[in-house]
Amino acid sequence: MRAANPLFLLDYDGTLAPIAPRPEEALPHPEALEVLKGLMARYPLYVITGRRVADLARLLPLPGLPVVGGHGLEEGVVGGEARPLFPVDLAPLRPRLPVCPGVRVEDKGFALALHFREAADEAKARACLEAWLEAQGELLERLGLEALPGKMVLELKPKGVDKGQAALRLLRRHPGRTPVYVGDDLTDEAAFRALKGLGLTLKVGEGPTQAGGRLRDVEAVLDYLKTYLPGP
Ligand SMILES: O=P(O)(O)OC[C@H]1O[C@H](O[C@H]2O[C@H](CO)[C@@H](O)[C@H](O)[C@H]2O)[C@H](O)[C@@H](O)[C@@H]1O
Repeated sequence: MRAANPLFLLDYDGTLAPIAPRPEEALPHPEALEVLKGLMARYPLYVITGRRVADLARLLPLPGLPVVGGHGLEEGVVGGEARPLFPVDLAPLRPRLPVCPGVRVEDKGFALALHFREAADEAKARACLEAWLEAQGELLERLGLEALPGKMVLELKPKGVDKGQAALRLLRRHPGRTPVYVGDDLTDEAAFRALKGLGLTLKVGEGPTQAGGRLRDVEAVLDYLKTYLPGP
């Protein structure tokens, strides 16, 4: 499956970089930088990630690479400033963060990611987080926050902002282009749903999905993207 006039919308973790135990260890596939450079020179391309734009500047040091961060909460380019798109105040929540065994908090400023990949007992960590969510329900509601599940993570972020909305916003910016959205996580499902009938959507890895097609792993993502580049 190839689009004739593509607009690339690519997730980062699990798509351009294999999943790693800790967020800071998730380095891009060795071919990712070259492939992205080649695509950027020919087509519009955005990385749509749950991470901060600033994180991507470290992981994908390609000046001018457009990035939508925080599942749609901010936008920027590598080497430039990130522009927040939705106001959020997490300050009242910070003194009440969960204390659960094996849970690590990633504070992104506009969202909090509660990671439990390193928990010795996953079920216990999940139960502890669920109980905490229940206890903080009123505060989360007052702050306009919701919990978004991802791979071994629960993210607290402003309600109603998702990658589907972000993908449609970008598509409007590039009329006549066919979106090619590639992602691996639950958080990419909003984009798969939003782009139904509008372009190509590819899920990386196993699991139920609303995407139209599937790629086995990060290696297969790079092989697929290379089909849009001139041969060696
Ligand atoms: O939208 P993405 O680019 O897929 O980002 C989603 C989240 O990715 C990061 O967490 C995930 O990847 C980590 C590294 O492989 C892994 O350790 C963790 O279990 C995953 O949930 C990142 O830390 C989050 O901020 C992103 O929202």
